[in-house]
Amino acid sequence: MMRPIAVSCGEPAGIGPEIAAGAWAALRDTVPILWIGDPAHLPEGTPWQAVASADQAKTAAATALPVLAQDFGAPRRPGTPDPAHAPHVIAAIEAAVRLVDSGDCAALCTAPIHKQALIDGAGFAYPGHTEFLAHLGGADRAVMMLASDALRVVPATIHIPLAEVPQALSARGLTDTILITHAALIRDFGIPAPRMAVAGLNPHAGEGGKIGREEIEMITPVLDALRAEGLDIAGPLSADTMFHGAARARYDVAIAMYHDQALIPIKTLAFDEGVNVTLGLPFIRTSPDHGTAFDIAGTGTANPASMIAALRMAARMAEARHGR
Ligand SMILES: NC(=O)C1=CN([C@@H]2O[C@H](COP(=O)(O)OP(=O)(O)OC[C@H]3O[C@@H](n4cnc5c(N)ncnc54)[C@H](O)[C@@H]3O)[C@@H](O)[C@H]2O)C=CC1
Ligand SMILES: NCC(=O)COP(=O)(O)O
Repeated sequence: MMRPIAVSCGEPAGIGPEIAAGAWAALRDTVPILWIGDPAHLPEGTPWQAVASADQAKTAAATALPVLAQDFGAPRRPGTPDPAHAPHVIAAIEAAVRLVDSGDCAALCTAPIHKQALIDGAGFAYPGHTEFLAHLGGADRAVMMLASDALRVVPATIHIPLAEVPQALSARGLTDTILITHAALIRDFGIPAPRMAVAGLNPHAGEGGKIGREEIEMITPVLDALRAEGLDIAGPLSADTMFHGAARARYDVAIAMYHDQALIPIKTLAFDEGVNVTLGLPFIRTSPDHGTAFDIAGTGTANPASMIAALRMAARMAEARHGR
């Protein structure tokens, strides 16, 4: 059996512990996982086993959720984050990264964090996992991709205020985002000649400069330069008409200019099975596409499907890269 996937617990007040337990039950015979967190936060009745190493997790996984136990010092209160948990949530991510860095685990899959809870509780200095993992992995730039059978999307800017998007977009940043995405589609998704589609920033991709000039001044020159290097890229396209079925059939990935332009279409089409993948890291990282879902935490109704899809995708990527 393959090496385990390290799973960081995420925000204990959210649905992370529940979807990890659900995913373990669904995948116990196919994808071993090693959950890093406080076992007291797991749903009551979850069969779990403390393990000291990834090797032990491989053998334990068939009968119990293997846990690298951390004492968070306080119980979980579903829906209400405890500031005292915040440093432990961050430490769990760091521990998971050490396990993939060392090669003991094949990949990392993160359960959702609550950004505000980590900022308030621990002064977390990153907008999300993506940037934190880039820091831990020593990557200059990490790229967020949300992937499903229906659609793959990449936002060129991520967690910044909408008003800052035009200034944050740059030729260098967009070029890097496209090149990192292109390389990942070949390496991790088995697409030898990726077809890429790039959205404009403005309505109607700027309408020839009448509704904004970013397309003319920055996006089109970047795409032209990359086409000259042989990349198959369409755009800049009107974002409102590039996500219907016939349009999606023409590309393997859509690059969007900002978070919601990318994530609204995929969460509308594939909320239950969408996977968040970080590209450009020295290790494999996936995550469910959803967040902490405080409104349903502790009710037993959280759907583990996206977590299961994230673990399956991490396993497939690990097999493609390392053969196990
Ligand atoms: N990878 C990560 O760490 C992510 C973290 N977040 C964080 O999550 C927090 C909450 O974000 P929201 O925008 O409220 O999105 P959310 O995804 O947590 O919740 C949106 C709605 O979807 C439902 N939902 C989400 N996952 C579900 C599941 N597995 N089964 C059943 N229903 C589910 C929730 O109950 C809620 O009604 C924020 O702090 C955000 O930053 C959001 C996305 C990803
Ligand atoms: N909206 C996606 C999201 O919040 C995931 O961010 P990250 O924690 O994976 O960087």
